[in-house]
Formats: sequence, structure tokens, C-alpha cells
Amino acid sequence: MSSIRFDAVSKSFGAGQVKALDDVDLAIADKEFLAIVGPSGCGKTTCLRLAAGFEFPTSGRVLVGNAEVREPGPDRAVVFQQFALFPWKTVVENIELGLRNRNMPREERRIRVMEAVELIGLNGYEGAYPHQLSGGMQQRVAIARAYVLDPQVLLMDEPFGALDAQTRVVMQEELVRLARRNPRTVLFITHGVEEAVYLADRVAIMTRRPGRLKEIVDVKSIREAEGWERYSRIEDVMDLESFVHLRTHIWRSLREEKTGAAH
Ligand SMILES: Nc1ncnc2c1ncn2[C@@H]1O[C@H](COP(=O)(O)OP(=O)(O)OP(=O)(O)O)[C@@H](O)[C@H]1O
Repeated sequence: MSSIRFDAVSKSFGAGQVKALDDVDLAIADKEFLAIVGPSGCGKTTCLRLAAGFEFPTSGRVLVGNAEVREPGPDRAVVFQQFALFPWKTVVENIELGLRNRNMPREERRIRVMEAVELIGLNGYEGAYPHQLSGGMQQRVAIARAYVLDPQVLLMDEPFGALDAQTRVVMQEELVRLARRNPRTVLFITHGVEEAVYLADRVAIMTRRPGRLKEIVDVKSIREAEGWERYSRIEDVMDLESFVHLRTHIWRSLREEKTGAAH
């Protein structure tokens, strides 16, 4: 069981001058994919860093699998926008780094890494160095590095933000495929409304800073009712009336926050 729960979480920085989060209650179910969208600076990354154990709430509690988060742990893997691969290590060496840190025996490591290489479609590039790979391939290595640890929880902060539009689409489609084959509890931060609707089971919309939860949109029930899963291409899903409707709804809600129309 690897749910994530924010229980009345507030977070301030710098002796309280900057209030980033204000009384956030949010529950992400085991194996659920939840995306957070919200205006810049509303506290999205702060939510993720709290779940990762890189930061701690000023008040309230963050729980992963019913245990309060007190430090980073192997049950949670984090993927950031900047891939942060080691340039002097090959694809395989980059992917197996976390397993080495866990003192996993060499043969087991090899099997796990090869499975991840296969899953993420990097066969043939095992010995390549990051500078020999495109941005999309580098990000796939970063995602494989997270998956190989077989974490119960994946925390992804704008993981495709630095990619060009076409590569981004390929990565989004791949993540959906991976999520179906190997579901994990995912907290996904994005500025992309379409990306959120395409990937997530639910989309949480945050208010302007100090970030509070404004609304949670249930995408999964509509995705299932409207049979989005029949389509493997993002553009076909994005064409569906039900998709457009959800996207527009979230856009409006976000625009209210940006322009302050709701305040
Ligand atoms: N370590 C820190 N020290 C001081 N202030 C911080 C720190 N981390 C975040 N903040 C502030 O907290 C607020 C929320 O930041 P956060 O990065 O969580 O927002 P965000 O929603 O992820 O923003 P963006 O969409 O622009 O990435 C911002 O005002 C930011 O300046």
C-alpha cells in the first residue's frame, strides 16, 4: 500500500515570510496517477519535495503508505526536469547507480537494468554516454533510473518540461504505456494542462500562492466511460469532445487564478 496523504499541510520559508502552502489536504490512492497544475510559484514543487522528504511541513503531516515522511527513502523515486545524468557514465551505468548504492548483487543488477533498458526502448544504446543521446533519450534514461529501483511511489516534477514538443509527446505516450504495464503511485507536477489530462487519473488544481487546493478533477471515470484507452496516439485522444471539455474546464479554473478573477 503506497498511498500519499497531505494532512492539513502548510509550509512557509524564510522565518515565515513566504507562505508557500496553506492547509493542503490531498490523498493519492495506491497506484493512482495524480497531476498537480497551478500558477507559477503556487507551491507545486514544494508539495513534491515534501512527499520526497527533502522538505518538511511547517504544520500538518505528509504520509506515504501510512508512515509520516521524515527523510527520503527507497520507496520513492524522484524525476526532475533536468535529467542530471552522470556524463562520464554510460546508459547502463547511469541506470544501475541506485542499485549499486543498495548493494544489490551484480547479476541481479544486470537483469534489472536490462529489463529497464528494454521497457524504456533503449536497446542498442546500453554503452552510449549521455552526450551521444538526444534530450528525449536522456530523459528516458532518467526515467529508467527511477523505475529500476522499483519504487512504490514516483514523484515527477515537470519531467518533460525541457523537451521539444514532438519528443514530449513520445514520452507522454510512453509513460501512459508504462503506467498501464506497471502501475505505480505517481505524483506528477506540470504546467501542461493537456499533459495532465492525458496522463492523470485525477488533476488537482491549486490556487495562487499561498497554494491551496482549489479543485480536483476526476479524469479517470471520464476516460473509462469514453474509452480513451482505445487510442494509442495522444492527438486522437486530444480530439475527443470529452478531452476538450475537461481541458477547457481546467484552463478556465487556472485562468481565474492567474488573473485573480476568483479573488
Ligand atoms: N527553499 C526555499 N526558500 C525560500 N522560498 C522558497 C523555497 N522553495 C520555494 N520557495 C518559494 O515558495 C513558493 C512556492 O515555490 P514552488 O517552487 O513550490 O512553486 P511552483 O508552483 O512549483 O512554481 P513553478 O510552477 O514556477 O515551478 C515560491 O514563492 C518560492 O519562491
